[in-house]
Amino acid sequence: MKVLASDKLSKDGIAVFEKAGLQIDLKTGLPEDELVKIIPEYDALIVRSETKVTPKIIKAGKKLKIIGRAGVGVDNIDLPSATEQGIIVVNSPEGNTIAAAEHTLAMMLSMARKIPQAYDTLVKNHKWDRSPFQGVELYGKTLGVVGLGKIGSHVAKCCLALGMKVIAYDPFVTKEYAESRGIEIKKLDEVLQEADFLTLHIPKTNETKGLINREKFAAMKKGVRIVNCARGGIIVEADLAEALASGQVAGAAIDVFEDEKKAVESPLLAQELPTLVAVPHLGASTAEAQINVAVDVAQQIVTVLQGGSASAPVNIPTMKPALLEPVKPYLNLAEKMGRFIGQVVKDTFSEVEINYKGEIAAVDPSPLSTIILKGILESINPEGNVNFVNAPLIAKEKNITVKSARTEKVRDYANEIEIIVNTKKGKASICGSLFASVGERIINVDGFTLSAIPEGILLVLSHQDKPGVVGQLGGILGEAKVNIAGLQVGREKIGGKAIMLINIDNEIDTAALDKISKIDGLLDKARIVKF
Ligand SMILES: NC(=O)C1=CN([C@@H]2O[C@H](COP(=O)(O)OP(=O)(O)OC[C@H]3O[C@@H](n4cnc5c(N)ncnc54)[C@H](O)[C@@H]3O)[C@@H](O)[C@H]2O)C=CC1
Ligand SMILES: O=C(O)CCC(=O)C(=O)O
Repeated sequence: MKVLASDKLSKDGIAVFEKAGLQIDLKTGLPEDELVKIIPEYDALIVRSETKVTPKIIKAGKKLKIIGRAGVGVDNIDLPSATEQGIIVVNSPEGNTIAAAEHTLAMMLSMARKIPQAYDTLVKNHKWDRSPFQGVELYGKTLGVVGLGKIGSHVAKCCLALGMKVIAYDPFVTKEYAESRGIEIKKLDEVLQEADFLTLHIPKTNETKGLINREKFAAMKKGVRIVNCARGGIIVEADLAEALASGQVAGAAIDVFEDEKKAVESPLLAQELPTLVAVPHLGASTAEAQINVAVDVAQQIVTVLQGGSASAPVNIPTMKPALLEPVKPYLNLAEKMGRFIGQVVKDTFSEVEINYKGEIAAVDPSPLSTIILKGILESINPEGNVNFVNAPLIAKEKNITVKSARTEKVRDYANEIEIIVNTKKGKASICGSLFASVGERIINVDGFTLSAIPEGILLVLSHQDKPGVVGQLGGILGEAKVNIAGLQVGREKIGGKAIMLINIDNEIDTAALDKISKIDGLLDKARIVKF
């Protein structure tokens, strides 16, 4: 297995790969075309914020299984392309929280006290001049925080300690969470109007791109000071330059730019703006944070490449470890049942109904639904490279919806997973259960009760319950040198319709399968399920 680090990575992160016996190549600063050329040989890619992981790079990554972002923001990774290709994207949600929050404070204080400007005058220009550098205090001022997540909350805590009043806008945070931390939740307009200092800690998304623009600056208090240590492009740079030039905004402390490769061409740097403090995206640049994020993401990559699950997946929310843990015992059963349906039902269907019964109903079964879907889809299209990441997307593309229901009521078993699909020919269903003593069992197929082991190769026959069917079947299998490992029959009544599940030890050829389909009493073609 080979891992490519296309941005600078701490040596502690590199050591994690080496310890796991994975080859790690450090090749930084490569343009897109070069990355496209070399990515096909890699199983994993690890980046910081410099590499733009474009659809072209992802598409070329034929062996790629995981992309790790040694940091928080994943806006430099094309998530839809990764998801479509079944590539898991992970990040380090907490590794640089403190670094980014402390950097925000450093930027805020530098801006308030004009430290960079005074430094330039004295150290660079050798001028002793104090008068242009009178600043303002933070004490007693109102701080508006947009985005009260991990970084925003830590900044708020520190600013409260500095004697500021803190108000915040975050539609996903409860009033109780904020109030318990001494922060008042307000509407965005109110925060913008009331803040003396405004700090942004939101991700860059389609919704937040250009959020702070000319119209918003006009609505702010005259003389407001703004910090952006979140993402470039959340503030419209030309509009901020204009607001700084006019004095509507008295100061801006900017860590991040819309196009960081061309930051010097930004309207903010293209003109003299004495109230601007700017640095080249240093929020996470501390020794501690770089070790944290690199080790965190490297460990996740190693775990995933070794078949485990990531602790911070970004593009597969239903596979979060906390959700996965309670349903772990049922994962195999669920996947096998999906495979059964995918191979047995030959007609098209547009809805999969899943019923979770008994003790499984007590936990969130959503990861099981994804695994069932994966089992179904990979059976329908074995060449389709279906995995946990892209299964929901492929289902959506195929117009297959998944409906699930939970009931703690059960009749005979402690737990049951039932899958039902409706096709033009009628309803097909399977029900499975996990037994503490004997393990996984198929307990019902199309309404017929039985107890079959979902393992190896299963021959599925729909037939009339009458003498001779099993005898003829035994003859054909014997002739084809196929050994029977187990046989289960479920029937509605004596002489009625029945279903037979036969575990066989070796592959059966098409000629033998055709003969079986012609057995007197068979109601449908013989079908094979491979688990
Ligand atoms: N400058 C730097 O070096 C660094 C920058 N960052 C940036 O900071 C951002 C925040 O990081 P964390 O606090 O760790 O993330 P987080 O996920 O803990 O917090 C983000 C918060 O923003 C809120 N939010 C989302 N959309 C919003 C909207 N439209 N309006 C208001 N609030 C909204 C969320 O509810 C959440 O509470 C990251 O997305 C990343 O872009 C993160 C680390 C370092
Ligand atoms: O990798 C870096 O230095 C930038 C960190 C960052 O912006 C993030 O974690 O979102």
